[in-house]
Amino acid sequence: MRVSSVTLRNFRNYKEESFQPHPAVNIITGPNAQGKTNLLEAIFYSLRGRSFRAERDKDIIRWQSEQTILQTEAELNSRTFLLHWKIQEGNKKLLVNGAETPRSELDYLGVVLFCPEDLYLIKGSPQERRRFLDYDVGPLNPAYSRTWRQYARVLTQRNTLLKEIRDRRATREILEIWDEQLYRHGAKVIFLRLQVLKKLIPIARRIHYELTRGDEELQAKYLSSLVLEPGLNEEQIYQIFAAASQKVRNMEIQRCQTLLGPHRDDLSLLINGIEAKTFGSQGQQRTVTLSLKLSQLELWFKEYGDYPLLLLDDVLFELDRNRQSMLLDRVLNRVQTFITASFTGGIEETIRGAGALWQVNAGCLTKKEEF
Ligand SMILES: Nc1ncnc2c1ncn2[C@@H]1O[C@H](COP(=O)(O)OP(=O)(O)OP(=O)(O)O)[C@@H](O)[C@H]1O
Repeated sequence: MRVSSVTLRNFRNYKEESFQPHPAVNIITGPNAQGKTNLLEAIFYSLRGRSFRAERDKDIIRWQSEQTILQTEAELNSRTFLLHWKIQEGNKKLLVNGAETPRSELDYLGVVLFCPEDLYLIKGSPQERRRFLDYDVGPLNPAYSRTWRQYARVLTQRNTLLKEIRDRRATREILEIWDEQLYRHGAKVIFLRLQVLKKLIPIARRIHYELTRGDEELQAKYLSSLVLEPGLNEEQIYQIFAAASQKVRNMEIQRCQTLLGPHRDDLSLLINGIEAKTFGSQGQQRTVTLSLKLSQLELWFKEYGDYPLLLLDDVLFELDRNRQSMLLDRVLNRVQTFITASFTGGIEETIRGAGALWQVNAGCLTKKEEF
């Protein structure tokens, strides 16, 4: 996939800006706080319907403005999609080629983001790794996002009901209706995560081995709140979930919380058999993250026959020279890539013939060079 045009109106510090990215590598440079990350955020928002850093849509609307307009032209398998977003506080609307479309239907437009916060994927709380499972890994199966949303909805309603039962405003019988849905959607979420990880992790292992020139072996283990043997099918996970849930029922009512299920699961990442979270150096953790991100690109290509977009926000120059060039080798002429950096470190030389250099100053973008 590639993006051929982006227009921003009242997005963060951009009043009105339009640009036609290079189909290969786009380096976006400029001093601090000028709008480099904002530009990546706008591209990501167009394709995902959410920001990767703002909690609320309100934050992306330019100060003193009523609404943001984002218009992006994306090309996928010789088809052109014109995505038009109108974003107001508490209200947003998407038109795809002129027809109103729910944002959940954008999952086929692939985008992989690597930003400094991604390091928390390794060293942060289990919640960070679940975000990775839900937003990065899951969508590599077309059924995942819908199932996960259904599970999240049931979970919220069930937790409310647990509180009502504890406060004697509802009876335990009503819980059974929600339980059946919780186990069904929950088992599917776990099953799909395991299915995707089974394909993704071998690719990440190979990439990690190459990036570290054979020094490090990467392993990943899915840590479930349920006791799961390898190779279970969805129905078997359902049965295990149902049986385990019965046993913690009283405690769940006491705490008003659903204690078991995919919302409690985690992913353990190991380098040469040792936990990367606790023992990995900053550089090792960054390389693990890079291996995972690059494996997403490869698996997306395998599953859908096309590479997603790659957004690298302030991370390229945190990698050593060797990893920088291995990364660029992998994406050049295959993956449309957007790189933000306050200095370019001479990488124009490496990507000569396959990119453009853009300069951002106070929300204005100019093309400096095409090479
Ligand atoms: N809603 C908004 N309206 C107007 N300006 C905003 C809004 N949100 C953020 N900004 C401004 O955008 C600028 C930050 O932009 P951005 O994060 O893209 O910087 P950057 O160029 O990536 O900087 P760095 O190199 O430090 O990472 C800040 O000056 C901030 O005040």
